[in-house]
Amino acid sequence: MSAAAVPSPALAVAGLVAGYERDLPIVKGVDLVVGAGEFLAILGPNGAGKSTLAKAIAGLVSIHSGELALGTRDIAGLPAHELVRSGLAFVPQTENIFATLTIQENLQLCADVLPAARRGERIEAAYAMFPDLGARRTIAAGALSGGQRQMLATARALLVEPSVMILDEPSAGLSPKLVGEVFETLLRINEQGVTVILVEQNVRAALAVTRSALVLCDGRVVHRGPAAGLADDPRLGEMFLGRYEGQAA
Ligand SMILES: Nc1ncnc2c1ncn2[C@@H]1O[C@H](COP(=O)(O)OP(=O)(O)OP(=O)(O)O)[C@@H](O)[C@H]1O
Repeated sequence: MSAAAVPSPALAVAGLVAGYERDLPIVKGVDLVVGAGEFLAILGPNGAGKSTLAKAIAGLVSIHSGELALGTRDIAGLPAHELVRSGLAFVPQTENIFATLTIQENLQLCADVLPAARRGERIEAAYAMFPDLGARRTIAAGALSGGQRQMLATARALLVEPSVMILDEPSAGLSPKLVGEVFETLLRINEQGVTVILVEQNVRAALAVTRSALVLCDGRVVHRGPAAGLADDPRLGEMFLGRYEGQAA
């Protein structure tokens, strides 16, 4: 990717080894530079370690070794809540909203990390971006459809005005129409200047909106390049099978 398209790194990962048990790394030495304003898809077969990589960056999985920087700040080892304050938002695949609380309460809980004077303004900004949520702010989040829940989870993450937003399979369980709506929303968020990293199983839909892609296989980066053309690239199948011997960054 050209320097013009990626002006400065929003996130830099070097030699990242991470996993749930010290002797069993799942992420096995990942190097990754994500430019400010980039919209990156992280793809790969089941069990490749995509979610684990995302969670390790977000401070939710132990880092065994390696370096992590958000902008110019070293973030390796920082707890997840501190990362949120630093501008890194993570939307998990599941349990990303409180079903028994109202939409408004879900947003208020996230807004608590902001200075009191800014909370109301940020919540109204979220409703402006997601009018369906604004119209239903007093209903329990558990009554929302799958797509609306994903929108609420996304709105919650946006409250802190992150520089980098990582989403773990936001399309899971959604109909193709809703997947399109969720991805279009992510595109809008990206166009507003947020660096978006999308972990996805839904390869074609993800590559239709993202600008760049990374393929992970067995905890290692096997491909990094533009999203355009990758969905129809015959080498993609080989990458998913771990048989691709081409460039690895
Ligand atoms: N909480 C956990 N504790 C222990 N091992 C885990 C945990 N979560 C995932 N793993 C293991 O880590 C490996 C990678 O899983 P991960 O969910 O990161 O892959 P993935 O590429 O996101 O897969 P998928 O697309 O199926 O979600 C798998 O072998 C999985 O069993």
